[in-house]
Order: sequence, then structure tokens, then C-alpha cells
Amino acid sequence: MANNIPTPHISAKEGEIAPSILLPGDPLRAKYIAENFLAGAKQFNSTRNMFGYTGFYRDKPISVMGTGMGCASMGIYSHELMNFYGVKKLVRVGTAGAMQKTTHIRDLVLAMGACTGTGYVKELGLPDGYSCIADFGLLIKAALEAEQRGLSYHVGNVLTSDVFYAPEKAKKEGVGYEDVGVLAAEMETAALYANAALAGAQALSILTISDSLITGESTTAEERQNSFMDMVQVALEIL
Ligand SMILES: O=P(O)(O)O[C@H]1O[C@H](CO)[C@@H](O)[C@H]1O
Ligand SMILES: O=c1cc[nH]c(=O)[nH]1
Repeated sequence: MANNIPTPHISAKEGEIAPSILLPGDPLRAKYIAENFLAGAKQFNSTRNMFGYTGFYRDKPISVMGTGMGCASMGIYSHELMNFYGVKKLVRVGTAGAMQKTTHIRDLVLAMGACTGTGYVKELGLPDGYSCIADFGLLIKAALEAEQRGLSYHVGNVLTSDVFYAPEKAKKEGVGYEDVGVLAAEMETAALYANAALAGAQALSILTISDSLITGESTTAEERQNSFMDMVQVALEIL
């Protein structure tokens, strides 16, 4: 491990990253989480402004680091964290767009599986049709924690897409993801789950609905950065 660190993208020294980590897409959300939830947080990365910190939650070391947007970026950071820094449990705390009427703004989605057509997962060379799924232990704990806290949450499939601005014309005829109960769209979960499967690590995505692809409702960038903290509390408790 020591031979490979620091990596091209993470400047932490050996031992500076905890075995359990929270992964928001937005590096400023990582900074906010470190400042507001972790005791004695120390910054371990600022390469490319992809901020990473390690501190303590209930006396246990926990790290938090941004991953950027899209599978390519998540793929790089999660690979280096698992394979070079020995990270074992990874919980993405991200935002997503609702694909069902019953999935409301600010609800939590625990991503049991992630449908995807992303080239990132194809290029990993996994067997055809491999299902990108969450670690069941983390998933069940997160569901129980959300239940106990009285949060509005859903457990199911998400869509990991490479495209945020899909042209209207790209809509295909036939059965859509929304027709088969897929809850929400986002851009990183499948890469995280595929990398975790390859590395023998545990991963889960906890998402907060930031807007609706059905009703057009949305939230501000500031709210996405600072106020979707129920998912962070759930993630910290299960780690
Ligand atoms: O809020 P984050 O974690 O970045 O997640 C979602 O937000 C970004 C798009 O705005 C994509 O990264 C998508 O997956
Ligand atoms: O619609 C959305 C909202 C958040 N993130 C996405 O990828 N899509």
C-alpha cells in the first residue's frame, strides 16, 4: 500500500484516512460535514480542491471527502481510497432527482441497486449484466436508523446516468426506468458499487432528493451544500 501513496489525486499520508468514509459529490459539502459533525477534523487532501478530512464521531475516526461529479471521477477517488488507503466502508451522501411521484423533495433514498449504462462500469470488464448493488449490512442499518429517526425514506433502485442535461429527443420508446419503479437519478452510485465489489469493500449510497424530474420542483445550490444533513446523520450512525 505505502508504495502507491500519495496517489496522483489524493495527497494523504499513510494512516491519515480512516477505514470508514463519507463521500459527498461536492467537496464543499465535505468541508461542511467535517466542520459541523466531526470532532478535531484535520484536512488530508486539497489536490484539485477535492477536500478530504478525518475527525471523530462518537470517538471513532471517520473521514469525509468529495468525489466530484460522474462515474469517472467517483471511479478514480473510490479506487484509490479502497485499493491504496485501505478504506473498507464507503457511504456516498449525494443528491438525486426524483423519478416517481411518491418520491418527494428532501426525502431520502437508500440505493439498494443502481441501473446504469455508463461506460465506466463497462470498461471495468465486469461480466455482462452485472448488477451494481449496495452492501446489505449497511443498507439494513441505514433503513433502521432512518425509521427510528422518523425520516421519510425509500429503499430501491436508482439510475446512475452519465448525462445531467438529457435532451428531450433522447427519450426512448418502450419501458422507461420510471415504469419499473426506479426511484431517482444521480451520477455516481454504480461506479462506487462496482469498485467496491472488485475491492471486496462495503458501499452504500444515501441520497437526498434535490429536485423532481416529474414535477420540476428544485432546491438551491446552497441548500444542497449545507442543509441536506439527515442523510449525513444516518451515514455517521451506521459507520
Ligand atoms: O450532490 P452530488 O453528490 O454531487 O450528486 C448529484 O449532483 C450532481 C449533479 O448536480 C451529480 O454528482 C449527482 O450525482
Ligand atoms: O436530477 C438530478 C438531481 C441531482 N442529480 C442528478 O444527477 N440529477
